[in-house]
Amino acid sequence: MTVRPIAVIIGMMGAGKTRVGKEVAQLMRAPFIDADVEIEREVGMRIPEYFDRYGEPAFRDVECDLITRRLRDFNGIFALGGGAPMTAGVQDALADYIADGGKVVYLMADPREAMERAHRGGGRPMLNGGDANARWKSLYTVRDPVYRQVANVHVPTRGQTPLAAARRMMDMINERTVHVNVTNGEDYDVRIGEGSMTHLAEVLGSKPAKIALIHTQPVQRHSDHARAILRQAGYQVSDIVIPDAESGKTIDVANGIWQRLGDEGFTRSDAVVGVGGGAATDLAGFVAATWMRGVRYVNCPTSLLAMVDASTGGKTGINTPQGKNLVGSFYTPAGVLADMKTLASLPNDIFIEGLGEVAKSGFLMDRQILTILEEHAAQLRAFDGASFLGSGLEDVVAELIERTVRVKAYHVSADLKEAGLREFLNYGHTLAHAIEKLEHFRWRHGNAVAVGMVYAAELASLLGYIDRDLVDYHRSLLSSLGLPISWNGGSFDEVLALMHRDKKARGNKLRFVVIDGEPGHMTHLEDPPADAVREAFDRIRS
Ligand SMILES: NC(=O)c1ccc[n+]([C@@H]2O[C@H](COP(=O)([O-])OP(=O)(O)OC[C@H]3O[C@@H](n4cnc5c(N)ncnc54)[C@H](O)[C@@H]3O)[C@@H](O)[C@H]2O)c1
Ligand SMILES: Nc1ncnc2c1ncn2[C@@H]1O[C@H](COP(=O)(O)OP(=O)(O)O)[C@@H](O)[C@H]1O
Ligand SMILES: O=C(O)C1=C[C@@H](OP(=O)(O)O)[C@@H](O)[C@H](O)C1
Repeated sequence: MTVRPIAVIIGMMGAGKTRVGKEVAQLMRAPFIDADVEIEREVGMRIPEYFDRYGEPAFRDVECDLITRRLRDFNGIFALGGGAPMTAGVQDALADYIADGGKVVYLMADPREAMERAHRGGGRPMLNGGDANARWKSLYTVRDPVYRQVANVHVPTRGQTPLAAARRMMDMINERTVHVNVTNGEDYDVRIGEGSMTHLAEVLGSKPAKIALIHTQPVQRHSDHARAILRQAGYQVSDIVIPDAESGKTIDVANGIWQRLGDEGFTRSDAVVGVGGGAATDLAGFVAATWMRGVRYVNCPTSLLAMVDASTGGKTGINTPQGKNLVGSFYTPAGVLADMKTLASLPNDIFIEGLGEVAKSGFLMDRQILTILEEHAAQLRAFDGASFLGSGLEDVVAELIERTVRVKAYHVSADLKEAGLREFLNYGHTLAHAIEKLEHFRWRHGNAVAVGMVYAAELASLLGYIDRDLVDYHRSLLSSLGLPISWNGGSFDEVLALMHRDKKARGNKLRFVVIDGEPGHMTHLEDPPADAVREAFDRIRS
């Protein structure tokens, strides 16, 4: 079995590859090796002596051979010498490592800081001869672009202590990324981890001068962090607070923002950043989709449901008096930054409703999600933001988020505008939307979806698609997570009328998404018998 390093560190002399690398290794309880030290051990002499005896080309061959071997037999933190990534063979080996899921970290030290440090301890033949700083700078000019190209993780360390830089690097090493393909559009990444919000400038790029930062009051601490990151990167930030939750998804709110963007001279090269739950990211996406017929936007979801569902897939929209999400646009973001630190302030009930969409994705496609939910149900149900970060639950939740986003990414990449496959993401939603409407949106979306999934399972069972055990499993799993599995509001006639207005309905025929046999095998159920539709409804009443 091939062993792979946790991470490989590259960067200029004095960047801190060895010092910070050892700190990261300690934080992650992993071994650390330095390529230069390994080479000296193998060749039996100091590197400057090897340079003098055999020259740089011979050294680079030895270096490439060792690095290639260590990339396949070492499982810790691996720091390379500054010149290593300039060798084609090393570049190929690192590309292969990245393709295998590896993290090549470019430690981006401030040149002034790195130069000062590079002179400590000597032993750097590449700095010999003449003005060492001038030499360093000339190497930096050539190497920086190559480092940026070779690395898939960039960690700026200006002004940071070794420990602070190490903590930042560890967050970036642990970060999870889901790539979303967009047919006829710009692909984007969903970044999931502590501190993911720091990718804002990297995702937005240098074109925008102005950023409309749209957020709600309950996430002020997180939007403050986003604003600081944006301003530090040099953007002009317009801070736009919108009403919380569903009351922010209205045409009046959008109109107020359009007026402000006009007054402040936002052009087509400027951008929008949405910070908050799904309602906020829906509204922010709608504003981005409509301002000048479309400007770039980045979602920074702060609720579990927004992280796993609402922020990805390009459905933007607002509510109208006639119903929810009836006005909007399919308009994909430039990126999604799901910063786990924001979950520290998420209320327990809002976390639990997000589990409804997580469980849905397990039934839809990824049965490992169901297994993880089962194994950690009690911990998940007892979620407490105040003690979440750094707890054992954090890795469990990160895994669930990544897996759920992958399920969504699979469907939206194949069918962005919901012509067919993407409808499977609507499992449990036909009844859920009726419940939300009849409850005047007092019921949380994820909770309604949980009841909706039990209903869909009962309907599938009545028509022979699944057995009773699976229906019972829906109830046991969802209730173990603290999700509702029954609903007593509204009448069947009211519900039936609303289900006929669901967007999946065609003409006067109801359409549902149901499991066909086992979880992971979904099918459309067209125009089911009226008695089954009614009986299934009676079965979700308590
Ligand atoms: N576009 C899509 O594909 C899609 C998919 C699913 C849901 N949605 C939409 O998303 C919305 C539901 O999203 P939601 O469940 O996040 O609801 P929400 O946006 O209403 O947020 C729920 C509550 O939690 C608060 N909150 C969010 N993050 C917080 C944090 N980190 N700390 C403290 N408070 C926080 C919010 O301020 C709000 O009060 C609905 O409008 C739904 O239509 C959209
Ligand atoms: N973030 C930092 N803050 C302060 N000193 C640092 C930092 N990173 C590295 N150093 C110090 O700078 C010198 C060079 O660091 P080192 O890790 O050897 O650089 P590299 O391996 O990238 O050439 C060492 O003395 C190290 O202790
Ligand atoms: O991205 C999508 O297709 C989804 C959009 C939402 O449903 P609606 O479009 O019915 O609001 C969401 O609740 C569902 O989980 C998946």
